[in-house]
Amino acid sequence: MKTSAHQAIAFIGGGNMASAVIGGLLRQGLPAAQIEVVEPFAEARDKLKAQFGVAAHERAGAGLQRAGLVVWAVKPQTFKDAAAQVAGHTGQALHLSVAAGIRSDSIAAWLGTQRIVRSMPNTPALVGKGMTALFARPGVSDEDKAWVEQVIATTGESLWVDAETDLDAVTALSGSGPAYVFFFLEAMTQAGIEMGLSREQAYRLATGTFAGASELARASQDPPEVLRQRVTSKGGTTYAAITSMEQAQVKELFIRALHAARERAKELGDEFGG
Ligand SMILES: NC(=O)C1=CN([C@@H]2O[C@H](COP(=O)(O)OP(=O)(O)OC[C@H]3O[C@@H](n4cnc5c(N)ncnc54)[C@H](OP(=O)(O)O)[C@@H]3O)[C@@H](O)[C@H]2O)C=CC1
Ligand SMILES: O=C(O)[C@@H]1CCC=N1
Repeated sequence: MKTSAHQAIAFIGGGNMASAVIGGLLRQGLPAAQIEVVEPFAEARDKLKAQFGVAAHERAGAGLQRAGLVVWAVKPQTFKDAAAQVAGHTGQALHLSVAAGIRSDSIAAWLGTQRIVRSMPNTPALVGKGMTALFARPGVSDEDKAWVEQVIATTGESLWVDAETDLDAVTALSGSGPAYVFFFLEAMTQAGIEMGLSREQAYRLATGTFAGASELARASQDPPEVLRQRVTSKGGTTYAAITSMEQAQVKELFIRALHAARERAKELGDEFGG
């Protein structure tokens, strides 16, 4: 991790995603003094100071000049306004956006630089198990790309996409994805309770099953349908459950839901990227 004074890292927006990345950086040994945050919400600033010991300012100031990397972790709806406030305060920094939908053309126009990497992380970054996709605007150097990889590695895994439009699909799949998993966890836990288990028992069984099945899928050479078939004994319980889901077209509905998420990512870019 680069730690020289001119390579400090600034975060614009100090909410959920900023906290996930800041937590990862500190765990990897970046000194808190190398990080500063611009966050207008006083309660969020207090939380950042208490949790991480980083400096948090209400608005952009001269301190941002020393940041080699500026991480944009504001909502898509507020990115343009935040850019207008911050643009004049950053030096020749590399910019990393985590915002859904907002295209690098818009960011380049707002900030007057081409040195931009867009990313789509997810909240498991909070526990170092994030999955992030990255897109570099043409002209971003290999050194800058390596730096971004190093920063994101503190929160989990990453991969690069060649087409910026792919980030909308990534947003629908892995950016929003933890919410789908939590949705299934809610359903499995509720079913367990309805069938007589305690909430604690049901939740522990459900979360352990997700974690174990994901590990198994990653360790296996076989595709998920084969792994599923191995669970599905002929005439058994899994068959009864999967048949019920197939009759209700759960898979088709689920796929449709992800398409809706991707459409929304595109809309966010159109609506708030102007
Ligand atoms: N949450 C998730 O799972 C993921 C989120 N993202 C993306 O990350 C970005 C941030 O999301 P998330 O962290 O969840 O959102 P949060 O609302 O938790 O954080 C955004 C923060 O930015 C602050 N803010 C608003 N205006 C400004 C400004 N002008 N300057 C500086 N800070 C400002 C907000 O303050 P206030 O509340 O006062 O407005 C808020 O605290 C979004 O663009 C989202 O698309 C990407 C992947 C996953
Ligand atoms: O729901 C959203 O818009 C953001 C982007 C991906 C996850 N959360």
